[in-house]
Amino acid sequence: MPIDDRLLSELAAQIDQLPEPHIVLGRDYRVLAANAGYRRRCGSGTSLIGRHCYDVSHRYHVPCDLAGESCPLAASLKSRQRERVLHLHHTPHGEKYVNIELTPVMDDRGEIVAFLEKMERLRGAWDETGRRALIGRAPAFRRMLELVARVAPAEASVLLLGESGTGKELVAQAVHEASHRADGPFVAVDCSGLTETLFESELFGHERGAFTGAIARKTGLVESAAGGTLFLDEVGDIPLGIQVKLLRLLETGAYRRVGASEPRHADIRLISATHRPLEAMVQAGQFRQDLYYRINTFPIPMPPLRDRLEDLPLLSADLLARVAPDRGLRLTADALDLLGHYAFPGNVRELRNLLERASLMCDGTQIEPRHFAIELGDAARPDTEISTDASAFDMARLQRDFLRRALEQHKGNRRELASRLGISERTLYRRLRTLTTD
Ligand SMILES: Nc1ncnc2c1ncn2[C@@H]1O[C@H](COP(=O)(O)OP(=O)(O)OP(=O)(O)O)[C@@H](O)[C@H]1O
Repeated sequence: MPIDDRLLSELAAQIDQLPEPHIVLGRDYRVLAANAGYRRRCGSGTSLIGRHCYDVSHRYHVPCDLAGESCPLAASLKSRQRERVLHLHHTPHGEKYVNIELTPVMDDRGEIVAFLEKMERLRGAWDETGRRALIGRAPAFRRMLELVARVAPAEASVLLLGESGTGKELVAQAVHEASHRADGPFVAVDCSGLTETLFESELFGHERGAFTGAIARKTGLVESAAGGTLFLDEVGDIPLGIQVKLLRLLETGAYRRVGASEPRHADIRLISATHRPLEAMVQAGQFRQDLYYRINTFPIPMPPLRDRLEDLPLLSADLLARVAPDRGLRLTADALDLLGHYAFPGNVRELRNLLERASLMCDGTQIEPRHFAIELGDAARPDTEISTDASAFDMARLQRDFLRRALEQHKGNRRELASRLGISERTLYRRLRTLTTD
């Protein structure tokens, strides 16, 4: 059933009043009207009217659901209600993640005759061209982003669950930047490795004279995060004694500085992250059940890199440009293939370190398998055969050459060198000894 002209011109007039990009879409995926905001975002000079939405936004020749994307139009036709998805769109400014919201328009008889589509750009770390961009387009990564886009504008507590190096802090920042608190502070706290007393005074602050050595009043991180977002990384490591104080803060907004009698108030949104099995810790009595429920309102699983290896080309290009900004480094097809056979237990952080080391090994602009041989030689997945010629190299010799070169280039002390190479000081000394016996 096509839409009648009167209703269409009413809808067109309605979207013209709106600042955000909007279109009216027919049931056949054709654009029937576009407002100025939409034309600015997607126009690129040519007319949009009569074109298919999937062609305008994605350059596809078939609807999104036939091209591996979720299609809100198909979903809305079926559910007869508003549907929202996260899409990666082509725009005159490059590819951008956008929130698409589709509302069905019914005629007098309740037939869906058209859809109003609203396009919303995601702010901050979502911007693919931004410096701290979240890079990725693999299905597992997009499922995660979709959850992030849904929860960001709400006030719900978010729990990011994933291995080390999967980008939990980056995602926490993205939630903050896409939230109503974006203009407020984002305060990240590493909850591991602090004693209960120290942690309490870091988190809640202390009064002068609260304990030996407290020579001045100290503002806590909770106070610094007021009006914004508090990110608790490794939340599973919070001492039990502090857990109850944190719960009180989350439930009533009240907390006490160490040594103070008066309670203070802070309005914060909480994002927590952990790589530990919190549920099992609750069973074992190591984590309070009430706090677990409170922080786990909206859990988001973070995909490990090995589940989104199709993102390696994009991620590597971005990371290489960051670790060696002026060198124009590229991975050869063989080098990418080699990385594609690796399990990345340290996820994106490990990929970054690997690329940084390879960039030191490479004198030209093309990173080849041999530039990775040292790390991947003995750590590649045991169940896969590496089909590149990396295994044909003399690993021991390469390792020694690598170390010599790193020593020549490094100006700091041995501890810094070990940390730069991602190995322990003991391993560094052991390897240095092999240099002298060479
Ligand atoms: N999707 C991504 N796009 C670009 N860079 C990423 C992405 N994910 C992670 N990184 C980079 O990988 C590194 C590790 O990320 P981050 O510190 O956010 O991980 P994490 O999960 O918080 O780690 P940990 O649990 O060890 O604290 C950072 O340098 C970050 O910029």
